[in-house]
Amino acid sequence: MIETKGLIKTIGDKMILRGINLSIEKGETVAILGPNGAGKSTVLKILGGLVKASSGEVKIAGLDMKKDSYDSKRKIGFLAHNSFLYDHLTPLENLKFFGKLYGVQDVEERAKKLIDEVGLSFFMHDPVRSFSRGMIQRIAIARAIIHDPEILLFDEPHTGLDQQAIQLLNKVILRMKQEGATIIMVTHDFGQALETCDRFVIIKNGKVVDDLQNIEKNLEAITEKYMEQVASL
Ligand SMILES: Nc1ncnc2c1ncn2[C@@H]1O[C@H](COP(=O)(O)OP(=O)(O)OP(=O)(O)O)[C@@H](O)[C@H]1O
Repeated sequence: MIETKGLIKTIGDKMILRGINLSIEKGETVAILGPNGAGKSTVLKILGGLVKASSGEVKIAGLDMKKDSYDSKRKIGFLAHNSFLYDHLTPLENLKFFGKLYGVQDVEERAKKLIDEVGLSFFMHDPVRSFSRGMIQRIAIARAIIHDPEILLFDEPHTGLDQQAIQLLNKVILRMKQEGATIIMVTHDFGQALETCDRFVIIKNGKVVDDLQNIEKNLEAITEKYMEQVASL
């Protein structure tokens, strides 16, 4: 479903990614972990088409990200640090706007269903600018999945959420996982990664240094190995 070969990213004379090779199958749920500045968000942004790699290949569902940028981006839902929401619009207006961009059918009905799923029905008609950070994050989650994407890219999705919202987000992620979505999540939260992901990719200094699969079956060994990794970071 997602394939990268030799991804390199340089900015100025700084080498941020040093040859990232990843192969992710349809339906996999992958957490990308690693220390600050390792290059995790940069990998995600390249997969989402927000940033261009300096060299290397990205294939999304067999499509070349460089040549078929529009079609590959439509398959993706991206939850970034920036919510991409319009401040002066309400959650309903925002979701309808993004839904229409993606050609979503019955957009109003879908938008209302998602607003309900993220627990903000009561605030559906209030402008987003009056919202707390956690509320904005909830609507940003709904925005990221308005077009029912096959691939979800989440950059630290749990940051800024209260316990209730974290549970709600995990429920959304697990629902999408059950429906067959492929999910990649950059996170610093090992516990939250365990709740939703089956595979952990560890990135350090612009390189994949470990790729831990079948988390559930090998939980003890992987937790121990992860702790060793963290200790050495
Ligand atoms: N636009 C940019 N210009 C210059 N340097 C950048 C830019 N974007 C990222 N970097 C640098 O690239 C490195 C990797 O950044 P990235 O955000 O991918 O790391 P990360 O692993 O997601 O870190 P964190 O866990 O702190 O979010 C960092 O040293 C960062 O300062």
